[in-house]
Amino acid sequence: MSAVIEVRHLKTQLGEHLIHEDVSFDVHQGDIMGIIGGSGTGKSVLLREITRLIKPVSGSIKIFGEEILNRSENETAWIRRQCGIMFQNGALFSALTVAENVAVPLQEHTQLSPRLIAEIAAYKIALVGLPPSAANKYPSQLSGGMIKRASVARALALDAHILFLDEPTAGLDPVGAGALDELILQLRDLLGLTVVLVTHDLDSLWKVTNKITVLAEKKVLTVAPIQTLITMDYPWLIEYFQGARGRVATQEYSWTIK
Ligand SMILES: Nc1ncnc2c1ncn2[C@@H]1O[C@H](COP(=O)(O)OP(=O)(O)OP(=O)(O)O)[C@@H](O)[C@H]1O
Repeated sequence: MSAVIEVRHLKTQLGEHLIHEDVSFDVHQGDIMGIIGGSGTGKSVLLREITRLIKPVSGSIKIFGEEILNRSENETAWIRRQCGIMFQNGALFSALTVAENVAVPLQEHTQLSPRLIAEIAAYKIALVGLPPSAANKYPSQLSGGMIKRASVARALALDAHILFLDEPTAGLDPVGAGALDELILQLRDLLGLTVVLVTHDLDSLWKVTNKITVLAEKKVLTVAPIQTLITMDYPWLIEYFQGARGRVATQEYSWTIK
């Protein structure tokens, strides 16, 4: 099966700082792939590279088999429309309502009439489980969980096939975080999405991911399901999964290991 995203030998330097020396991995159709690694290992930077917001020094990133590096904005416009991104903290425009936020990508990238754009925005808002009343609210009037859902609605405004999520459950209480995990699974199944997820949330890693890319020492340490990662003899992984918090999650979910 060909990969939806193929990253090869990515080298990233920002200023003086070498962030990735040689990063390679594949994401396949229907995957929900987690990216984990210590603080500063360049997880968010990696998402921004795949979505063309940051440029690596060298390497290759293919989306649906098409190289996206060293191509013009025009050449890759269709690929960027396939990619919905939810940034850390939602990053909604505070001066716009939820419906207006969701409409922004449609206004920027389509010639649709304002009426149709409003209808699509209302549909996307319903799709992420927000009530219709949320449409006319401003981000400051929403709970943390609603802000996350609104930003997922905006990320999906253009019928993306790949959804990138940067710390989607950060700042949510356990109930809100669990509900967002459910939403990710539902959207994957309903829309046939492929999802790439940067998270520190062990519950999310257990519940939603089918494989995880581990960044360490400026490279990919491994790509494996969580059930494999918890058995690996690598100091950072042992600390991550067998430290106090990791142990609780491992005990809670490891009965699911077949
Ligand atoms: N635009 C930028 N310009 C220069 N340096 C950057 C830029 N963005 C990120 N960095 C640096 O790159 C490194 C990796 O940042 P990144 O946010 O990807 O880390 P992370 O793995 O997501 O960390 P955390 O888990 O703490 O969020 C950090 O040292 C950061 O300061």
